[in-house]
Amino acid sequence: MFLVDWLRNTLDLLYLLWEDGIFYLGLHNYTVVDRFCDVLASLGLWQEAKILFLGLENAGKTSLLQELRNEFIWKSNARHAYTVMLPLRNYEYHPTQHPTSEKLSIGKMKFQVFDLGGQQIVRHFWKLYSAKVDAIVYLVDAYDKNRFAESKKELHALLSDKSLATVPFLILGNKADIPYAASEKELRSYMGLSHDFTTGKGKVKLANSNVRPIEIFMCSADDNMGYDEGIQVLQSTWLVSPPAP
Ligand SMILES: Nc1nc2c(ncn2[C@@H]2O[C@H](COP(=O)(O)OP(=O)(O)OP(=O)(O)O)[C@@H](O)[C@H]2O)c(=O)[nH]1
Ligand SMILES: [Mg+2]
Repeated sequence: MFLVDWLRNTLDLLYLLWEDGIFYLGLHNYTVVDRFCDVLASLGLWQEAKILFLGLENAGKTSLLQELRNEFIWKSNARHAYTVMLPLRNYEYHPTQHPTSEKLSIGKMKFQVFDLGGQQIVRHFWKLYSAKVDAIVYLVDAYDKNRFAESKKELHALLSDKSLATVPFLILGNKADIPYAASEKELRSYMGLSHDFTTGKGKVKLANSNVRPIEIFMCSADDNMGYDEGIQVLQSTWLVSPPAP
């Protein structure tokens, strides 16, 4: 019986996925999704949160969402830990031309995510979709230093938008896997996000305060890493209990 369970569980861990002309051989775990949810939970977002994924083109929004989606699809059956995604062919960059949205749910948490595309020509969608938004995940390509100024300009325009004044921001320095990508310290400096500007990675209690959470983490959608630092702290200090059903 033990052997049967062990075999079933092990087979559950492996999957082969064909998407956008790419074969993925996957070994699942809960890390990225769980951490993502932890971050969102730490921002006080529990039910049907509307989340925009924004940032310049090529920052990795669609890649990160794909990573999350794959795990969500799978997770309905899964009981295990550790994810390794092995794309059998490199993912080619296809700019997002039209806004896409989908509902993802996990445990008690449901959210609707919007991938709006980052090319100049589609950035007007950002404003159109920002009504009643619960959080913004803003991605920056940490390797593309030539574009930090432009990314900073767009980010600060969003941060100073009065209609988004209370909306939490999760800023992700993506592509941290590439050698010579900016470190968190460099990114903070380039993006004008001093420690005073962000909200302390859990060291400052924000629950029931009127302070809008703004946090920055380094991550890699490709390597399935990031979010680690500070998450535990965030959870223990920021966590807002989900409303009673
Ligand atoms: N090395 C590395 N490459 C990445 C990472 N995330 C995304 N990429 C690559 O960056 C390119 C752009 O990724 P996308 O996810 O399409 O970028 P996007 O932000 O959706 O771009 P737009 O749709 O134009 O706004 C692709 O070639 C990805 O494979 C990462 O974490 N590390
Ligand atoms: Mg895209």
